This record gives sequence, structure tokens and C-alpha cells, in this order.
Amino acid sequence: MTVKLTRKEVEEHNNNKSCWFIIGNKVYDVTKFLDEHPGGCEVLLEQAGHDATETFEDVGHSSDARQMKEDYLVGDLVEEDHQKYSYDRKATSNASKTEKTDTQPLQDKLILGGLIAAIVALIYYLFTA
Ligand code: HEM
Repeated sequence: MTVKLTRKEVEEHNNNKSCWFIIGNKVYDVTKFLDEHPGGCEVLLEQAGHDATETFEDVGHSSDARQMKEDYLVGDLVEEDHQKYSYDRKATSNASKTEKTDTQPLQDKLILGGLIAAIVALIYYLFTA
């Protein structure tokens, strides 16, 4: 079973003896990773006890880095402390993009139908002229 934590509990782990932060409503303990982080320990300590989602995303971490962070997972935030992130909004706007492409086949059919009608009209015109 996953451990459920509150933002308040995470806030207490805000130093180099115990450094936790939140990424995407999940809690990570990076105390042991501080000296290994390729971006340096300072940036991690700045986020200690806070929500590091936006900064983590802004850096554009590699998929290896994303995978790596799961080694430091300690638990999930309780439902009440969940937050909507701007990358969720991005995800929704991507979803509406998908909706747009969903209507694409209909547009394609209309264009194709128009073309066929034009060709039929041309043949009819040639034969009756
Ligand atoms: C558990 C969480 C994290 C893991 C596992 C992680 C891992 C990594 C890794 C593997 C890299 C090397 C480049 C790459 O592969 O993308 C990196 C670079 C970096 N990370 Fe993190 N990181 C974490 C959290 C953060 C946070 C919260 C920040 C906040 C600012 C941050 C800032 C940076 C910066 C500034 C670089 C250097 C980018 C560069 O020099 O190109 N990281 N991180």
C-alpha cells in the first residue's frame, strides 16, 4: 500500500538532513541523491519541502531522469492536497488538439467528395458539349 502524506508533512523535510519535495502530487525523498544530482544539490535544496513540479518540468529533464526519480518515491499526497498543474492544462490543450485531428477524416472526405463531383461534372460537360 502506498503511503499517503500531506503537504504539511513534506514541508518539514526541508534541509540537507532530510530533503523531500513534491512532483506531480507524489512525494520524493532525495536526501541520498543530493550529492549525485547532475544539476547540483543547491537546486534540490531550494525545492526542499515544496512543490517542485514546475521547476522539474521547466528543466526539461530526460526520460532517464524521470525514470530515476521513481527510485526516490516515498508516497502519494493525500487527495485533499492534490494540485492541478500547468502541465495538466497543457495536456488538456493537447487533448483538444487530438479532437481537432479527429474531425480531420471528415474534412478529407468532404474534399475528396468535392473533387469527385468536379471530375464527374467535367466529364459530363465534355460528353455533352
Ligand atoms: C528526483 C528528482 C530529480 C531527478 C531524478 C533529477 C535527475 C537529473 C538528471 C539525471 C539530470 C541530468 C540531465 C538529464 O538527464 O535530464 C538533471 C539535471 C538537472 N536538474 Fe534534475 N533531477 C531531479 C530534480 C530536479 C529539480 C527539482 C530541479 C529543480 C530546479 C532540478 C534541476 C536540474 C538542473 C538545473 C539540471 C541541469 C541541467 C543542465 O545542466 O543541462 N532537478 N537532473
